[in-house]
Amino acid sequence: MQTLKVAIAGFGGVGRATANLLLQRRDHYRQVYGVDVRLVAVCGSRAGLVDANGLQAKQLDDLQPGLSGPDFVAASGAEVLIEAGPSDFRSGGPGLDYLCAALSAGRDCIVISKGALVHSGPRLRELARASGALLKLSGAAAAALPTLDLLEHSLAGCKVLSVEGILNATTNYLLDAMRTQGLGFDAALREAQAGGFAEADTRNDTEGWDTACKLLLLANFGLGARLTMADLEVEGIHSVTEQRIDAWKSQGLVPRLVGNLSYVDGAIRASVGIKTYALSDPFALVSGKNKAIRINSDAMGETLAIGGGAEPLATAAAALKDLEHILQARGRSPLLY
Ligand SMILES: NC(=O)c1ccc[n+]([C@@H]2O[C@H](COP(=O)([O-])OP(=O)(O)OC[C@H]3O[C@@H](n4cnc5c(N)ncnc54)[C@H](O)[C@@H]3O)[C@@H](O)[C@H]2O)c1
Ligand SMILES: N[C@@H](CCO)C(=O)O
Repeated sequence: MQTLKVAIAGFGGVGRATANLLLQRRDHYRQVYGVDVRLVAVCGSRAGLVDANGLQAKQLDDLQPGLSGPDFVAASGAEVLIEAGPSDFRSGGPGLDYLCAALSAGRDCIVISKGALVHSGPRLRELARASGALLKLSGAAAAALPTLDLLEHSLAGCKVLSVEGILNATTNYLLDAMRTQGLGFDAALREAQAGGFAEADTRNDTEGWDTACKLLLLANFGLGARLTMADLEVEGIHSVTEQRIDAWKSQGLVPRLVGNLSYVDGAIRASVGIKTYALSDPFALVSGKNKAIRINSDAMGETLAIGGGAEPLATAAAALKDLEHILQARGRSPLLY
């Protein structure tokens, strides 16, 4: 049976969930694709594990010091890298070095962190094009909510006219908890942290940066734009007080933090800000940590998706959806269907 060797760099909540889900799905990959998918390496910032025959779940709690970094991944022989380190869009984060090394060497990459993609997207795309590697980023582009898949596959051939998205679980959770449970901002934020979906630096959520990063990825990777973060107008949710929530409630309005893409004179404009919706609007129904996207296109009209799942499993599943798309793009058609 053909083998496919996978490495995971970044071994926090999402990296571990992805490793465990991949190991649970090994029989599925064998039966559906006829491929023995092996997890051959994992690493955090200073420690890791490697085994060319495939790591087992019980080994994953015992990382060994020193086994980390892009060279470690290369030495493991992995053909696919899953990158799940911290997101830092200002510097590209540690993911940038891992991705540059892997893509230059022709390794297919599944990216879950947003930093490197936002900071150096065109460079990473060029490295992938030059080496023939595939670059997939569902986990970075709102994860359990399908976004790029809709643009790339479901709406292929249509001209997208606008995109509107609730793309950040944490801010949606906060606004919803403040409105429906009367919870204070800080208490709701603590719940989002406990749920494992808030960023390590929660200002990236509450100031709108995480929404902005995802919006930029949709524009650049889904619609062929070349935006940088400086092109986006970004507003967070710190200005939302109990009084504003009450005023909106009395008017039958529901606040959401929303990213918007539209075309002005043929150029894409992107912004992030608070919008209010009438109770009858589907965006008003996107509760808790759920997310949503509404795409308006010339030929298919309005397309709407709403979703989310328990984290970090849902993000792990989005990354492994990319893995199946890589298997298919590499000629492994599903055997069962
Ligand atoms: N948690 C979610 O719901 C969610 C959803 C979608 C995307 N993401 C993204 O996934 C990524 C991981 O999220 P998380 O919740 O697991 O965060 P986390 O902080 O738990 O994990 C990040 C891990 O990366 C490791 N790391 C730091 N520097 C490294 C280096 N140089 N080499 C290898 N590893 C390094 C850290 O030690 C840490 O264990 C983030 O970029 C986040 O934005 C998270
Ligand atoms: N912190 C993000 C998860 C990572 O994208 C969110 O709340 O949606």
